[in-house]
Amino acid sequence: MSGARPAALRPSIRRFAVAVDGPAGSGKSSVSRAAARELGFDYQDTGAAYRALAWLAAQRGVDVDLEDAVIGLLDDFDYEIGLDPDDYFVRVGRDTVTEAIRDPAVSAIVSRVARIPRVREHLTDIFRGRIAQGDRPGIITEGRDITTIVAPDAPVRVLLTASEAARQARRAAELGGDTSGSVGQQLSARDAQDLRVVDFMNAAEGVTTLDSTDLDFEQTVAALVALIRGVPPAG
Ligand SMILES: Nc1ncnc2c1ncn2[C@@H]1O[C@H](COP(=O)(O)OP(=O)(O)O)[C@@H](O)[C@H]1O
Ligand SMILES: Nc1ccn([C@@H]2O[C@H](COP(=O)(O)OP(=O)(O)O)[C@@H](O)[C@H]2O)c(=O)n1
Repeated sequence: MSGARPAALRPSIRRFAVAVDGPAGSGKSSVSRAAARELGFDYQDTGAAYRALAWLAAQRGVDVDLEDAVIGLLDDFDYEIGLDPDDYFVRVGRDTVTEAIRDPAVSAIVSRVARIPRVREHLTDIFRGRIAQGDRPGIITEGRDITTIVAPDAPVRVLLTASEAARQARRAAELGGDTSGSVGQQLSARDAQDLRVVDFMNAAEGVTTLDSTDLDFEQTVAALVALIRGVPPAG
């Protein structure tokens, strides 16, 4: 017999998955996105989903400390994210919230949304779906629990770190050179809250630590790309 087999009978080919975790300001988003661009991979920002849900809670006037009320938002949480590293956007329903979810008001409440187990399960299912399906040969997914919970089987798992001083300085520069110290304080407070839920400061077994404290941006991207290229695709 010849000819292509129907899609349903074809063995599923799983694309190459890369998992990146780390604290706020370590460079997860920018470094993962640049590495994905270089490799022709998709790039998945998972923090955006937690931020988008926090944004929706604020929009609807939902108190994020009321777990059931936040869980109630999941039923019609129509979340969309661009995985193309050159076409990044975040949408909730008809609203494009790419910028709005970076607002300090969202950063201030996102950890309270992210600590709810049912929320984490729901979003984890979405993340896994995106990892499994797509036209590009691989996908880099970054967040806090990707190496441990979302994609513990990924062939490349990296913990991206940088000293607290370096992370605060980078984030402050990104936000227009704020030198008051408040950006740093907010970053540390959010990390402390997030660490109650998942450990992203210590590499789990089999996870490679990439410390970017003394590397510039290009060197960090090159180091991540080298780690990924060092592992041949399965099959
Ligand atoms: N190795 C590095 N050296 C210098 N600046 C960096 C480095 N990695 C990231 N940055 C910059 O630090 C800022 C914060 O990075 P970001 O990717 O938003 O971190 P995260 O996603 O971990 O919060 C960005 O402006 C980014 O360009
Ligand atoms: N995998 C993830 C990703 C983000 N988050 C939550 O989402 C928030 C925003 O994540 P982010 O990656 O956008 O934060 P930054 O490190 O970019 O500032 C974090 O502070 C966590 O509360 C999470 O709980 N698990």
